[in-house]
Formats: sequence, C-alpha cells, structure tokens
Amino acid sequence: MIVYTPAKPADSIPVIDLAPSFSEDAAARKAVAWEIHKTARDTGFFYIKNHGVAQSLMDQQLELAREFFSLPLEEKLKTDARNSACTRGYETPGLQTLDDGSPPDLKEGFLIGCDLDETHPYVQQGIPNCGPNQWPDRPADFKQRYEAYVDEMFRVGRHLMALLALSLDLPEDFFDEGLEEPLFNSRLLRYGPQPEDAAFNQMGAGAHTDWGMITILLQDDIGGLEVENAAGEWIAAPPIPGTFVINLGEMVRVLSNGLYHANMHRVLNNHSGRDRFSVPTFFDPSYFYEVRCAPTLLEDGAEPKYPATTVGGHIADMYRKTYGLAA
Ligand SMILES: O=C(O)CCC(=O)C(=O)O
Ligand SMILES: [Fe+2]
Repeated sequence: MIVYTPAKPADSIPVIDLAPSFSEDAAARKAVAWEIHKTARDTGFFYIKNHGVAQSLMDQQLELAREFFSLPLEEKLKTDARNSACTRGYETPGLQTLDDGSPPDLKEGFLIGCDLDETHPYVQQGIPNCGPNQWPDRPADFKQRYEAYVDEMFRVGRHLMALLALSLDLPEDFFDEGLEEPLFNSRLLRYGPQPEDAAFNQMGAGAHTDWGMITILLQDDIGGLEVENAAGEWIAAPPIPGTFVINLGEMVRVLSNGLYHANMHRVLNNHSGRDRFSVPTFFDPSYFYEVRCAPTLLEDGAEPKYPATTVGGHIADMYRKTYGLAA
C-alpha cells in the first residue's frame, strides 16, 4: 500500500505542442520528439495540444460517459463486466484495486477493447483478454459514438508512436509492423466525490503504473490526477482545456532500457460535490508484438536490463492481478 500524502502544485508536467510534428520538415518533427525525450526521462507524463482531435469530439466523449453513468444501476448491469471473459463492459465501483493493500478503487467504469468475435483465431485459442465487447442499448448510438472516438485515438496513438521512435533515434516507422492491428483498451470513468467516512487511504484510482506503451487520457474540468516525478514527489496533473494527458507505460521501460519512466500516478476523489469523468485510452502494438530494448540504446554486446516481452501477455496478466485483488 502507498499511503497518501498530499501532492505539490504542478510545475513540471510540460504541455507539448504537436503542431510542428505534423510538418513535412523532419527537423521540426525531431524537435517535438526531443521534447518528449526530455519529459519521458522525468515525469513520463506530458500534455499534448494541437493534436488535431476536434474539441467537439472530446466534449461528446465526456458527455457519453455522463449519459451512460447516469442510467439506473439495473440498466448498466445489463453489460456487467463480471459476465465477460475479458472484463469488457460495466465495472461496478470497487471492481478493481490498482494499489495492492489499499481499499478497492472508488470509481465506476465501462471498458471496451479490440472487438473480436468467436470466429477470431485469438478467441478460438482462448488467448486471455481477447473477445467481444458488450455494447449497451442506452444511451442511443453508444457503439457508434465510442468507435468514432477510438478512431481518433488510433490516429493520435500511431502519431505518438512515430514520435516515440524518433525520440529514441529510431526510424519513424520503427513500430509500424506492430501497429497494423493495434491492441487497445479504452475506459469511461466516473469518480464520485470522496465520502466523508472514506476508508484509510481510499483513492479513486490507487497508485499504479500503466501496463502498456502509451496512455491517452481525456479528463474533464474537475481534477484529481496526481503523478510521481523522478524525484519521488507527487505533483498534480490538473485539467488544461483542449489537451490530452499522455503517459508512458511499462512497455516503454523495456523499450528504452529504463531510460524513460513509466511513472506512478493515482486519482484522489474530490470534495467539490461533483462527479469527475475521464476517459483513458491505452494504445499498444498488437498482442504478440515483442517489445525489446531499442537497438540504438545498446552498446555492442551489451545485455538489455529487461527481458523482451509481448504486449498482450503482460497486459492480460495485469488485468487478472488487479481484478483478482478486488474479488
Ligand atoms: O482517471 C484518470 O485521470 C486516470 C486513470 C488511470 O490512471 C488509469 O485508468 O490507468
Ligand atoms: Fe493509469
């Protein structure tokens, strides 16, 4: 358990302007990659602006979360994630415990991922965490609305992977073979206000590192996300209109031989009396893509610090672990 101590004000999570990264000018793209390189070695977190996602789509996605969670419980339970072999669907409060030893997370969720039906080879082979989504009938057009958002997350995710490659002196298309069928999960989240009688160390989301490559977080205007920087200090990651919060997951540690950080973060529920909504999207190369230390980071004959690992296997293990804890 990581016992809560208050976070300092944010002074070191940079806002990176992606506009020059869409330029034809290779030097302009490289300059953005260098900004990512610097922050990846410290907080592992940064905001992005001028990412090309329409503000209206961002607003609509938070509205989708608001509409879904305001439905009666019995309606939400029609897509109960406990009835899904791959934990897709509605997640009741307390279903997940991100920080072992802390109380279960005080948040309500709705999870989707790659929508694979029973004819897909992965599903036939019983590969963990692969299967169909559960789509609710209400709110209207939920599936279409969520999929329109995911399309844009794929575009941003691919773009960030190219910049991540560049930031490690790799060719921009280095990850392309792993990105034909990216693995992703996306979750709507609702964090209620912190109860007066909250248990000791009760968090909205317990301190954790993300498991995959890149997380693209959309948050509303309430705040509550906190990040541990390389100095071990907790700093706030407050909402900044028009931005996404990007953070690097455990796969990046393997890729960068520990040079880049997959930093701890958590959500403290608020005292404003209002619900907070957020939408993290976890973007990764395909299930069996092997992540290994970037060749640019190894001297001749040197051994990488971390063994190569497949994205899907690691993430599936972490799902089992964090849901098992809450059971
Ligand atoms: O809701 C947030 O701000 C962060 C959520 C998060 O860290 C996660 O789901 O991994
Ligand atoms: Fe996270």
